[in-house]
Amino acid sequence: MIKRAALIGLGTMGPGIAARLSRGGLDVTAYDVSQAAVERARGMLDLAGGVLDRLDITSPGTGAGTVRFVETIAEAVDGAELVIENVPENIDIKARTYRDIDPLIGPSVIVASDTSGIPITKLQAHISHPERMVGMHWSNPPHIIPMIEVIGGEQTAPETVATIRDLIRSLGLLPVVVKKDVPGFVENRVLYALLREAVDLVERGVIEPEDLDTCVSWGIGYKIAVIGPMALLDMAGLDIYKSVSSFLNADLSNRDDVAPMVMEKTAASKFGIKSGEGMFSYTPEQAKALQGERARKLVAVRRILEGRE
Ligand SMILES: NC(=O)C1=CN([C@@H]2O[C@H](COP(=O)(O)OP(=O)(O)OC[C@H]3O[C@@H](n4cnc5c(N)ncnc54)[C@H](O)[C@@H]3O)[C@@H](O)[C@H]2O)C=CC1
Ligand SMILES: Cc1ncc(C(=O)O)c(C(=O)O)c1O
Repeated sequence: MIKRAALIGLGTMGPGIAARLSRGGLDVTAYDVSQAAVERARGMLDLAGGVLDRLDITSPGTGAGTVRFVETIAEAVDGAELVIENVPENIDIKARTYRDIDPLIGPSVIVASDTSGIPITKLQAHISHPERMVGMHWSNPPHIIPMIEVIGGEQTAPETVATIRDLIRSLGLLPVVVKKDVPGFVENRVLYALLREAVDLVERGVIEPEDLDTCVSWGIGYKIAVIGPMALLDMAGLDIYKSVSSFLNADLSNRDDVAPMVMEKTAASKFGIKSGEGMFSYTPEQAKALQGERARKLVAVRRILEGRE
């Protein structure tokens, strides 16, 4: 079983993944090109550790793992059996990172990408042992959400997929193996279908953003956490789904570009919480409070869904 992992990229996702892997007993080295990202990641590790305590996630009998911040990519991958790439969702940046790692690792080291949806087949063109490359798609916040997609590309060896699936299981998490390397895999294909329609409804003035969130969180999200979409079809009745989808599907958004509202906001650097404004506005104090409140609620819901209270 894998005991030493390297995390490359410590932005939104990296620190939570490092915290979860080390709590699972792995020794982790963590590297980012940005010193500011490293400093932020150090702080996030403590916060994530507190959340893992509240989830009662304890280290296995083999003892707690460690997170060691290092200054070069060579130090990060030295001795690692698994390298997890968490750099921005840009194929050129990812390809450059693989080219940097490639001469530093042996042929048995697994290189996993946390890409949100770039096909693994495209990424593995940039590495000399493509059979050891795999998609390992965590969901944000990664120390709290227990499901991780595992995706093999055209050249990924079945044993590589099995090793990552087994690692995820051994950490007490939920691996979902995606059988075809389609863009966005499964989680983001479903999420982005929902987000496209949600943005379209707000943009067309059908509903206010706050009301859209109330509708989706309480009308759909709460229910779907307990009853997945396939089970929901059976609960509603396939006859109902057939009738509604026969007129509704043709009316749903099918835009294949990015919605103007999102283009305008990103052009004005309105990225959301990280910049203080996006769909809503946030002061730094509100952003911090929201992060804590959301973690508390996600922990409480997860404990109930796992039958622990
Ligand atoms: N943000 C999200 O909700 C999720 C993101 N992902 C995916 O995870 C990956 C990372 O996403 P985020 O953490 O959101 O990105 P981010 O932009 O917050 O962080 C990326 C980090 O990579 C660093 N970086 C850039 N080039 C580097 C290099 N050559 N070596 C080392 N570090 C480097 C940057 O300094 C930055 O700190 C992306 O592929 C993204 O699509 C996956 C699941 C959820
Ligand atoms: C908007 C958005 N995009 C991508 C992802 C991802 O899983 O890659 C997420 C997420 O919640 O994890 C997301 O919210």
